[in-house]
Amino acid sequence: MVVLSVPAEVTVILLDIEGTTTPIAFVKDILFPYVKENVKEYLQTHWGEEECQEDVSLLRKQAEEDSHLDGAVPIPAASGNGADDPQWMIQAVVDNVYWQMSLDRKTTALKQLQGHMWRAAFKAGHMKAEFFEDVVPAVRKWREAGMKVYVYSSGSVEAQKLLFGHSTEGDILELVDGHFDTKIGHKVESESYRKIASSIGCSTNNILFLTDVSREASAAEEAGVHVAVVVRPGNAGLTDDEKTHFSLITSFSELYLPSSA
Ligand SMILES: CSCCC(=O)C(=O)COP(=O)(O)O
Ligand SMILES: [Mg+2]
Repeated sequence: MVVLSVPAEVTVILLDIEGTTTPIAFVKDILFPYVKENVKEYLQTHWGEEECQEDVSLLRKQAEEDSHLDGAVPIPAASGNGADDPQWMIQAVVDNVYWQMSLDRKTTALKQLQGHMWRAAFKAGHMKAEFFEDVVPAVRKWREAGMKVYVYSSGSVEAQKLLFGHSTEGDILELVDGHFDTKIGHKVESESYRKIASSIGCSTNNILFLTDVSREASAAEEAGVHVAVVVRPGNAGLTDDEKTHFSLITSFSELYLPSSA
């Protein structure tokens, strides 16, 4: 078995979700289709609720920022006099969500709505999050060795907690010391990793970030974070340069913590 030694200065392990702890297929074949199939009905049912209107406002703001992009779908502003046809407005939001999802965009607005939609499905027991079998045993071992374990995903913090709280391994939320999402910044921007370190109260070189996406790994590395790229079944391939440049692991069990020897 390949073994990757974790540098002694590392005290925090920061985990990506999709393609790292969890199969991409779970996200692409279960989570995302659930949103596409149910978004219209969800908006029709919850339209009058404050949370839903906040989600729509955020999506509208994002749509304004996206207006210069090819194929962008606008969400008209509400007139405020109650004369708007909700069905017309709902269809604009649905079309915008479909457009964003067709590009796998990671905007906070889209992720917030998705998280709110998944909540009902997880809480009703209709969905359970999948984790690779090496994840839970390894995380337990790291924590026993004194490591802190955080999650950084484009999925909203609320959605992350749903996944860890309703998984095929049971409720494993207690294994995570904290969560970060795109509210702290995008995963391909190195400043996000500096902010995460400062929020945790450590230096960037105290963190080891595990991700499947080389652009995220590069951004973290630029901030001084240690990285390993996780190669899982179904993940996008890496270029030869990426394979040479990054430390690669195919299972969390390949990480060796000197402190746990
Ligand atoms: C709570 S994760 C849901 C999956 C998701 O929406 C997503 O965008 C995954 O992104 P990641 O940063 O975990 O690769
Ligand atoms: Mg990922």
